[in-house]
Amino acid sequence: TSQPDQTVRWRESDTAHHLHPFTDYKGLAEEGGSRIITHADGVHLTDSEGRRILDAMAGLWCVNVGYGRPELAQAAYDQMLQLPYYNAFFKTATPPSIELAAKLAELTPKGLDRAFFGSSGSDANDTMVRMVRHFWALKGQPEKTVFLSRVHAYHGSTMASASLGGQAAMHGQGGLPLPGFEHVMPPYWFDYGGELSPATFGEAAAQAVEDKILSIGPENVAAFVGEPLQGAGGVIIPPETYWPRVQDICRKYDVLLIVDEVITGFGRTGHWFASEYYGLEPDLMILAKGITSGYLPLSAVMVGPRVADTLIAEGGEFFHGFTYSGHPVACAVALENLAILEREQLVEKVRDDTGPYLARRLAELRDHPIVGEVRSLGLVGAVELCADPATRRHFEPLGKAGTICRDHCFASDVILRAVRDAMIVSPPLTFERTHIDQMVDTLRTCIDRTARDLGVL
Ligand SMILES: Cc1ncc(COP(=O)(O)O)c(CNc2cccc(C(=O)O)c2)c1O
Repeated sequence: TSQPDQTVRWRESDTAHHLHPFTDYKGLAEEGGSRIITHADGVHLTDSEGRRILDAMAGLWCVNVGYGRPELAQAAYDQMLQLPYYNAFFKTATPPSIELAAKLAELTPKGLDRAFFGSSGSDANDTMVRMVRHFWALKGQPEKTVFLSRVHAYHGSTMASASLGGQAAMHGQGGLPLPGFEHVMPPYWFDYGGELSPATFGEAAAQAVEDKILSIGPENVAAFVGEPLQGAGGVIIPPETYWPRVQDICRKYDVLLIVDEVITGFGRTGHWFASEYYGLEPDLMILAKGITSGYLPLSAVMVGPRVADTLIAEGGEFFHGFTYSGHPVACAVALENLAILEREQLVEKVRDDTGPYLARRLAELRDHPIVGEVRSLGLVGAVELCADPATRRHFEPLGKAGTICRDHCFASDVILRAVRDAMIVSPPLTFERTHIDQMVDTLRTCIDRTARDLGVL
């Protein structure tokens, strides 16, 4: 149902009153304002002009079970009528938060048996920072406060989570990173690997972690924080040699391992959690996005025994938490969301069917004159555009090709993401092979158009 007049009114009001996240406000106004998304169903969005768009990004990497799930709306409605809100401060609790904490303990890798709830991945990472520093102080090592993470990492937009992140553009605004947050080379072979094989580069990237710990001083390093694969950094999938070495290095220097599974959690990679695939045994795990498929804001910090037992036995009161920690409606929706993932065996579908199919379809793009590399794991993937695949030389300025290609895709009713010149896909886990075909075929056509726009073809 096209609403052209309403669209104009919404656009004017949006420009006048709404400060968007991660947006160049003048640029958006000059481009005529926002596209108004009004409806969604399954794997498709509908905008206020009636255009139907294939959502190859699952919103922001989060709508794992797809849109239009009445059972999630029903779970929210029922809980709202029964108990719309209460908190877990002052010795109270609500059934949905208790049941979700137990369910997450069951689903996450062994040992991660206790959940601290928040509303976003950012606040979950802030919770983790305070909990970890409190832990080391309790262990009599208060100087062990520094966090080590990677360049190109994305861990959120609060002061601490943006400091954990390795995004230079973010650090340029607001005096970031805060002291106590250090960064190391990412396991990003395409840009950092040079002449090394991926396997050899993975070892070098892990060695960079050890070198950084030694230069900071192991007695000062509280934790190493990483996404199993770096999502918003460009779907940087590490060589297989990387994580086993990093995990050993953390153990060697008694540095806690924190795995941020905000994107990779809840089936995205064909495993419930990517930690299973990479053989990681984190001390804490960060969860958000797919926990509710984005239907309501919710995050969780899963805490393993080393930190939990000390926090409980010796910590006294932990002076941290949020009004909405354990929000009963968000937790009720999360419980039903997890039930859908299990009932429809969506994780197995990604592992055994659509994940391998996506990898096969993306591999066909490898021979394109401006494709330097394709990467994927489960239903998250990247196609690196570059001027010379043989040398991996980028187009100038970096990011222009990605923006051109993303705009071509959008004009062809497929919404995906460009990070620098990598074309990113992260669709709902309900994506069928026909949707993968439409997504990859459209991407190939748009890469052709991009090559022509850049004078290559
Ligand atoms: C690994 C990771 N950790 C933490 C966060 C922060 O979560 P919140 O946004 O809920 O505070 C994220 C979020 N990732 C994220 C958020 C917004 C946009 C994009 C993008 O790729 O355009 C990615 C993330 O990807």
